[in-house]
Amino acid sequence: IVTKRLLEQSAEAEQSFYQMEEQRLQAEDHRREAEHARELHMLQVLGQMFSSIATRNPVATATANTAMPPALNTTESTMQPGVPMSTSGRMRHVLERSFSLGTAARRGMDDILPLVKNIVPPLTSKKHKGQDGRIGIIGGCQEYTGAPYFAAISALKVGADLSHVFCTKAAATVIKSYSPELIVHPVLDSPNAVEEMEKWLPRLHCLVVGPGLGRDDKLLKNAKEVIEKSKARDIPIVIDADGLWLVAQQPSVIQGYQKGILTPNYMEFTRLYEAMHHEPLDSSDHQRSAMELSVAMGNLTVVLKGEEDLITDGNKVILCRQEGSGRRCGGQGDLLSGSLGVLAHWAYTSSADMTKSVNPSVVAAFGACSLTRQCNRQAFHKHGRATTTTDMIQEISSAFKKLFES
Ligand SMILES: NC(=O)C1=CN([C@@H]2O[C@H](COP(=O)(O)OP(=O)(O)OC[C@H]3O[C@@H](n4cnc5c(N)ncnc54)[C@H](O)[C@@H]3O)[C@@H](O)[C@H]2O)[C@@H](O)CC1
Ligand SMILES: Nc1ncnc2c1ncn2[C@@H]1O[C@H](COP(=O)(O)OP(=O)(O)OP(=O)(O)O)[C@@H](O)[C@H]1O
Repeated sequence: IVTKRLLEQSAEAEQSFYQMEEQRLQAEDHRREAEHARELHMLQVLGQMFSSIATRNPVATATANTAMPPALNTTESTMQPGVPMSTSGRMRHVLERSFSLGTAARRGMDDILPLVKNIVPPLTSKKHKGQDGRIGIIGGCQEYTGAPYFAAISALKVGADLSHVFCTKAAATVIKSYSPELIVHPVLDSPNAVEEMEKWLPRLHCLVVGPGLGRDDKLLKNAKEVIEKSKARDIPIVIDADGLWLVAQQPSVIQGYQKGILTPNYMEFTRLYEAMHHEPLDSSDHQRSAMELSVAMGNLTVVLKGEEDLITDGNKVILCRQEGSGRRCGGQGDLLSGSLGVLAHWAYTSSADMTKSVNPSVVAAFGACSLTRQCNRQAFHKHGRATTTTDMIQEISSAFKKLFES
């Protein structure tokens, strides 16, 4: 009886710890939003000062116009979420982003990139560990230990404060040995896996499901249940790799969840499309197919990776054509999904002013695609054909600065 009472007391103490922790996190989020708003105000004041100086100087005016982009066209579709449709007869918005060094690059600065810059949180001495993001990766099994590592370390290097990996017991020691910076939980195949993972959810800002998850039914079932619990907490959920295999089998796991982001490569996309539409994919029009998939999934954001990355929430399509290289090695998609986890958290905790009311998932996805491709480009410049994902991860710092902090 004494042991039982002790156990009950410890469960109550744990419960109240999580409640307090959650309240504290919410307060932090509010503080950060207010900080962002103050910064925006200062920037606006500076902008006004700059343009009043510029009006008196025509040369400066021209510069100011290229530096201060016009608002994006965010025309909304009249389609209802969750209703499959044909895109014919519907106005499609295609915003193109080109980073080649010609005049097109300047034009590209007018669209999503400034919004990505806006969501990057300032580094100040007022913050404590955890405020810039605690990201959870669900994946890592006997066969695949690299993928969850790549995703988790990328999240840290992009700027998350803490990166957790929830993997199988066999994968855990291996992943820990790659990096002391990751927090690794060997729980994904444990008998009480869902409870083990659920207790961490109040501390996580975003979940990335799939890198190195494998296709074992038990692991997929556990991942599915954690996705359900995370939806109830309203956190962004990025689904990649084998997580997309799960979605193709059971779309309802994420269908209609507005903070869900799918990041398929072409094969994964084909599987998802055919599962949703019960007909072969028409490979002649990727933009249309991606929009159709997004709408069928309830206007989730879909990132179709390839020669150009295609990002859509079913309302419009944005292309990321950041120059990469011809080198394709395993793990590049994991860099993307880990980075996207952090950026999605930042985008969803930024005010609507910061994202100019553009879908935060789309802003985050554009940031992650641009960053991955820029890392690929820089790594290829140094290592050529020998470029690996590890080389790309080493470029995250300078690629991030170049794209989002200059
Ligand atoms: N080091 C690691 O641990 C790595 C593990 N990975 C994991 O491996 C698991 C399986 O991932 P896969 O990507 O192999 O998935 P699949 O087993 O579905 O294989 C997809 C296949 O499609 C091919 N493909 C990709 N893009 C294509 C295109 N545009 N046209 C034609 N074929 C195309 C690929 O070569 C691959 O053979 C996932 O859990 C993933 O996370 C990968 O992330 C790679 C790195
Ligand atoms: N042909 C291409 N040209 C330039 N960049 C590309 C090309 N194909 C893919 N990429 C870029 O590589 C990154 C990863 O895409 P990829 O298709 O390799 O994902 P993946 O197959 O899911 O990766 P992983 O090996 O991690 O599972 C994306 O940022 C994408 O933009």
